Amino acid sequence: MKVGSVKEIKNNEFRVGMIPDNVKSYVNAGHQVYIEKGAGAGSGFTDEEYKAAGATLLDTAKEVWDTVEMMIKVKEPLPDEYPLFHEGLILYTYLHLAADQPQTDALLSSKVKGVAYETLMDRNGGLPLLAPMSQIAGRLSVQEGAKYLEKIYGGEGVLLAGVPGTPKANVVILGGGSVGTNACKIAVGMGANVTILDVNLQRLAYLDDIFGARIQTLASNDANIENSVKEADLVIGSVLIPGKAAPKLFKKKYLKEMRPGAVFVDVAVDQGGCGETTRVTYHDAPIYIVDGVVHYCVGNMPGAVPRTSTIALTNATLSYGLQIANKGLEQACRENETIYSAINTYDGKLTCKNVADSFEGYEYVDVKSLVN
Ligand SMILES: NC(=O)C1=CN([C@@H]2O[C@H](COP(=O)(O)OP(=O)(O)OC[C@H]3O[C@@H](n4cnc5c(N)ncnc54)[C@H](O)[C@@H]3O)[C@@H](O)[C@H]2O)C=CC1
Ligand SMILES: CC(=O)C(=O)O
Repeated sequence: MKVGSVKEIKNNEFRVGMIPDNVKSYVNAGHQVYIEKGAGAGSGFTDEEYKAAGATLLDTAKEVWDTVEMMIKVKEPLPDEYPLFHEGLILYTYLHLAADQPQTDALLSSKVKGVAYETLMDRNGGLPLLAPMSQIAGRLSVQEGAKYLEKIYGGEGVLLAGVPGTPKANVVILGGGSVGTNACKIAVGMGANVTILDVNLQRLAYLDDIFGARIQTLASNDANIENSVKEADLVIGSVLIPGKAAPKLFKKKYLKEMRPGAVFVDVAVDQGGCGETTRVTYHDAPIYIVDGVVHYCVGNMPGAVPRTSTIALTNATLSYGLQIANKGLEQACRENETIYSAINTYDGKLTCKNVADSFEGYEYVDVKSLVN
């Protein structure tokens, strides 16, 4: 199969879909690999390394899009990329369609096979292609939160750990999955008081087992969320219902009850955000303030540490990518049924139920009825 990667065009996005070692794996399996010149530079991978691994370097993204049967990306395509779609193309990347109706329409009308990293669910209910970026974003969320608590950024001027004789900061984490657990690890490590809320009580029991008395776990409901965020210095939004738009748990009315200069980091912004006052921001202007509360809502947080992120992402995506390239998408699904869960669009049909439920008037079609 002809596979390839292009330079990401999202604001300050420096990750890349394939590293030179991945190219070797695809070439050894008999595939042809096409890479846009300079695609890996932001993550520290040179054109010479891609060439030495067996890739053909092309001058423009358009040449790569036009050549390949499977495009291996990182971020969802942006409007400038929609005209480059072609029928039957396998697009293997993050899509986050529930937050992006125009992209959904473009994938459907051009009959692209949209294989979304974030909805691929393994047999244990895990999200193996989302988890590595969630680990990174979770860890970064506390780092960024700590920074924006500084006075010069509009923050309340609080140090997470405090010092002897002063209160520690209160960190409240909404959602205790991969992002939440990694945020918790860093916040506990930095000496903050941490409260973590989830609807999944088994998950809370697991978190209680690992962190013990160093954290407070609470069932996620309106009363517990409101009481916790009122006392919070830093709130981290990290809930997910795979494929669906995020529930708006962090309400506008809470902002006035919080301390001026408290910070809200909404990691779930890529699924539309879990705050009523969330709007997408970018690395070059990551914050805005509503009712005194600093909001950080960057949808590609791991792009800030692209070397680590690219290696972590491609560690996870390579094996599924090879299965798809080696067997074709349809046969790969038949032999490994977990891959069905990643297919969000197929032959002009919307094949992820949670995405279809997020929009008015879109019909869901079971992908198995199309593939088998
Ligand atoms: N902004 C960025 O750069 C990045 C964003 N993300 C996003 O972060 C979000 C979280 O991802 P993961 O932690 O990997 O998901 P996950 O599935 O591991 O965890 C989500 C957790 O939310 C919980 N949850 C669901 N509804 C809830 C509710 N009403 N109240 C409290 N908890 C609730 C679930 O039980 C689960 O434990 C996703 O939207 C993901 O796409 C991930 C990586 C980077
Ligand atoms: C998960 C995601 O969208 C990201 O890492 O940018």
